[in-house]
Amino acid sequence: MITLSKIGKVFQTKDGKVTAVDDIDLTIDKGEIFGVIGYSGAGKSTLIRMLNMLEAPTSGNVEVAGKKMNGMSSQKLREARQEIGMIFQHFNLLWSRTVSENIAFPLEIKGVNKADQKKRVEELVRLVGLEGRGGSYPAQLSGGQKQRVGIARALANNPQVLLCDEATSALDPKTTDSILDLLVDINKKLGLTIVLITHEMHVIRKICHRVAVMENGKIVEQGDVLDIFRRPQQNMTKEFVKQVTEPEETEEALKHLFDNQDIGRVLQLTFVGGDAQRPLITDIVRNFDVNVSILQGKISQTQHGSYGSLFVSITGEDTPVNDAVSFIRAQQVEVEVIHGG
Ligand SMILES: Nc1ncnc2c1ncn2[C@@H]1O[C@H](COP(=O)(O)OP(=O)(O)OP(=O)(O)O)[C@@H](O)[C@H]1O
Repeated sequence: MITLSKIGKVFQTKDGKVTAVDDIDLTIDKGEIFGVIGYSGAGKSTLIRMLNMLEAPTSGNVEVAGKKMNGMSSQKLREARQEIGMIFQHFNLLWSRTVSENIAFPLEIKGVNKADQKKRVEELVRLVGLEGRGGSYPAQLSGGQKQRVGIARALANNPQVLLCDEATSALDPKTTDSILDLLVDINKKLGLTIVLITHEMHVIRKICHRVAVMENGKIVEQGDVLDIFRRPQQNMTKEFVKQVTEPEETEEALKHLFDNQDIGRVLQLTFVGGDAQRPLITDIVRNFDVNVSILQGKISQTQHGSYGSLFVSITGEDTPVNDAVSFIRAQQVEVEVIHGG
């Protein structure tokens, strides 16, 4: 659905050249929810804005829904953009227009007649869960409701692709989740391809099928979300994974425990999918002469199954402890010895 080939963007500034996006190749499939994560300045906004030519690339090609986007005439670009909706962190609504009038805006531009506009707006209001609010003005809505208007407006012309530029970054956690649920719902109902950029791994975990990690204008790692959680390769990716699997308190709490001489060996076990339901700890205690204490554990859901992280301490004689660790490794569970190894 989307192919980026050797795409690059260099900005000329008073202080010299800034390479925001550096020679990126990327393919995004039809119907998938693809996330790009990175810290501020990594080049995410520039990358996503090149998908609909809000930002023109300085090198490479962008193809969306079978059309080469760069080098198009402005007339052709206007048509091609009908296939690509976009939502923004600060919603970008027209404040003097009602909810319905905001949603109708792209239909007016396309020249859709009033009766069809009204029908389509009603459908969209229902789709995004804003029944009864069509006559309200943006200032009368909560942040989550404003983003729902943004989504409805972006979908007005039935696009094939929805671009989300930090769409939940201005929202509280509960509202973020309700907007993310809506995006999954739309993806499933309409088969829409969704590309989002974010600095929050929670967003990636909750709704994305695949993810790319960006640093200094480059994609440093990409893959299925569950695989990335299970085996992050780059340090940057590990940091992002930790955002959801290891709250800061865990690190603090574990550090305190390490001061205790009897803590034994502390392991972080990572389970994926069906593994998360297996009675691994029971098996260890039954088969080896060791004691196991569970220090902390968490199971999270991704679009492709569950993902769990468990911190345990194992105490006992060296040999049975070593055997127990080898046993865990043989069960396809990722094991990291974080203390006492
Ligand atoms: N219009 C511009 N002119 C000059 N430099 C720019 C411009 N837009 C972005 N940059 C630079 O390009 C780099 C990437 O910026 P970009 O906004 O794409 O990153 P980002 O990952 O989206 O970060 P943020 O979330 O903070 O926006 C930064 O160094 C930024 O300063």
